[in-house]
Formats: sequence, C-alpha cells, structure tokens
Amino acid sequence: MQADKLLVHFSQIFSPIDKQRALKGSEMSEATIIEDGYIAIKNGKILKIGSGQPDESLIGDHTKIHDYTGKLATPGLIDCHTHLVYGGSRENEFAKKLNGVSYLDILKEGGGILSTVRSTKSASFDTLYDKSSHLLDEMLIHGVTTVEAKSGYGLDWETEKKQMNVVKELNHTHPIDLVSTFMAAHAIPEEFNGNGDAFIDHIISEMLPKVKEEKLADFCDIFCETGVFTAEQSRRLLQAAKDLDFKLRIHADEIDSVGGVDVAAELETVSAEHLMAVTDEGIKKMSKAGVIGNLLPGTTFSLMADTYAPAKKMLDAGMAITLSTDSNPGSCPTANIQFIMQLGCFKMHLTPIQVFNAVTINAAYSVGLGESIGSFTEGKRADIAVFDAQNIDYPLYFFATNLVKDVYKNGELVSKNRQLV
Ligand SMILES: N=CN[C@@H](CCC(=O)O)C(=O)O
Ligand SMILES: [Zn+2]
Repeated sequence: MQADKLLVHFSQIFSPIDKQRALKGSEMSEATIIEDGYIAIKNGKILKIGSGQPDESLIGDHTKIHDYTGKLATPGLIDCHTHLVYGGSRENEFAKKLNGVSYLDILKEGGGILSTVRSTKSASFDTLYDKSSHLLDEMLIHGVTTVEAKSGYGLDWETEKKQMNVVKELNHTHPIDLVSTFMAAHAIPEEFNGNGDAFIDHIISEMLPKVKEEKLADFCDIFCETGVFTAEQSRRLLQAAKDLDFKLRIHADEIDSVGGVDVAAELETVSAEHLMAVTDEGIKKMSKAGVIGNLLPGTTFSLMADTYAPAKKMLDAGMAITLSTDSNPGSCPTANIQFIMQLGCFKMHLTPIQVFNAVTINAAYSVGLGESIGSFTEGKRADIAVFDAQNIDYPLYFFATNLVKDVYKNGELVSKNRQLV
C-alpha cells in the first residue's frame, strides 16, 4: 500500500512494545530501537515503520517524503495527569513556600486549591477556554499529543461543569486529544465548613449522575490526603463512581500515607497518583491489584521537597509506572513534560527507555487509549514527536530545554521548529 507521507532517515526511532496493556516491572526496560528508520503514514495512521530505504511499494506519485536525518522519533508524548483548566495563578504563594510554609498549611488557611477555586468560579467560560488552549499550545510544542485533564477547581456543580465543558470543547478544537476526569473531590468547599462526609454525599447524589448523563468525563478522581479527604471518604466516592461505570484514579500518598493506596488496591483503580510517601506494603498491594503508579516528580521539585516517589522499588515489585506533569497553578506550574522526564532520570534514576515507555505506551493505557496511541503499531494514530537529538539518551541528558523540533498529530504536522503550524 502506498503511503501519504514518508518520514525517512531518522537516526533513531523509539518504538515501545505493545502488549495490549501497560508494561510492568522489567518489561519497562524493553523497546524496539530502529536505526536509520522510516515511518510511513496513511490516512493519519501508522502504516509501517522500518529501517533503511522504504519499500518501493510504499512510494507513489502522491507520497510526500520528509528527510529527518540526525533526528529522533518517538510516539507523541502523553501527559496523563493535569489540572489543565483554572483561573488565575498562585505565584503569591511562592514566597511563602520559600519561607518554609507547607502546602497543606497554605490550604488550611484558605489559600492553595481554594484560592484557585475562587479564581475559577469568577472566570468566564471564554477566559478559561483561552487560558487552557494556550497551555495546550505550550504542551504541544513540547511534544505532547494527548492530555488527561481534571476538573476540581469549581467544587460546585456550575463551575465543575464549566471546567469539563472547556475540556470537551478543546477536545474538538485543539490538535491535542483530551481525556476528561471529574475531580470535584479536590478540596472541601468553604461552605461545607470542613464537613468532608457531607460534601462526598453531595458529590455522589448531586454531581456524579449528571457527569455521567451529560458525558462530561470518563474518569473520577479524589484527593486522599491529611486534612482533605480520608480513605473512607475516598472509598465511598470511588465505589459510587465505579457503580456508574466511571474509570477510577486516586491522588494517594502525596504528602502523607493515609490509606489511599489501600483504596486503590481494593477498588482496582486504573492508577494511583503521586505516591511520594508510599510504603513497601502499599507497593506490594498495588502491584498485586495491577494499579499503575502515576509519578509526578515535578510536584516534588516544585514543593521543594526531597522525597521523590520510589520508582525503582515499584518496578522491582512488578508495577507499571507512568510519569506526568501534574500541570497545575499550585504544586506544579509547568507545561514542559520533557523536564518531568528528566527528573525521572535525575531524581528517580529511571533509564531513558523506562522514561519513554512511561510517557508513551503506559500513559496511553492509563488514559484508556492504548488501542489507538502510545506506540508505532500499524493502524494506530500517527502521533509523532521529532526530537532534535540523535538518540533517546540525549533529550534526557540535555535538560530544561525544549528539544522537540516537530510534532505530528494524526499524520499532520502541527508544530514545526518549535512553533505551532
Ligand atoms: N494534590 C492535589 N492536587 C494537585 C494540586 C492542585 C493545586 O495545588 O492547585 C496535585 O495533584 O498536586
Ligand atoms: Zn493532581
């Protein structure tokens, strides 16, 4: 079959192995690396990848050929944990953090997430749309082609709905594909006066069914943490969400280990997020239950903490892991997934192959799209990140610089020389 497009002479193509599920433990050290590689694209999908001169049968009169000598190709990167849609920003908390005030103390004083809730409530749909679209543009030029986006800066129905509708609309208009997560259980709203049980009841009876009915999200998530939601409250909400056929995630063991990991294992959530404070026992339970550990080292960095999630221990225990930005205005204001990947190496001692598997094939399965993205398997979407690098080590070694040159989404060039097309 003739290709519409042929991208040829890559120094390397990184191609994850697709086992029809996230790669676990030692499997994360495996990948196919093709030297002098080509990628053939047909109707926006991967037709074939190979090495050397492409077969004559792939080339027709209308086939466009692009030379990528000296470059690296990987599947489009997948950011599987973001708080994309929000009003305002929180640089006013930066000085406090520098002076040693903790993240949870800022929240307790009505700042942190609650301050972003106030800004998000007062922002119009259009303001939120423009701001989020701009953030997605930044992510795209850094090589990201799919993003998971959580609500959770509304806490009331109208604002949560506004956030999820922004995600829905951007999924139609922006080149990046979005996966929506409902996370009203992100903080206890001020009007509930610290009564987490009552707020969870309210979410279960008043919000969850509407999210389902209006098809506003695929996943449900909760922040299980000291001073936020307990393990019991998390269990109750996630069980109710599971009964309505939502897929589940949980923010667990971010700062303190308060039982979120047990809930993840019991309910077999797709993933558990953060895990900076996870115990060996918790790792064992998640491994047994097949929970993906979604690690967010940019958050540790931004919180000025030094406890990075024990990625190696999780791999040794046979878990699958992903890495993502956690892009949000408080604990990780960034759009640069490459920096997060570099932290995966520098701070968690993951290898480049493990890191690229984490943000491609594993992230794809963690957002429920493993059948269509995350590897260069024939028939998957031709989402491609082209790096100004000759091999997969270079973009992890040369840090804090955008090394993604071009990005293809569904076979179309959407970013060229680090600029939107
Ligand atoms: N930890 C809870 N939620 C976000 C932070 C949100 C915020 O601080 O605005 C996180 O994943 O880090
Ligand atoms: Zn988060």
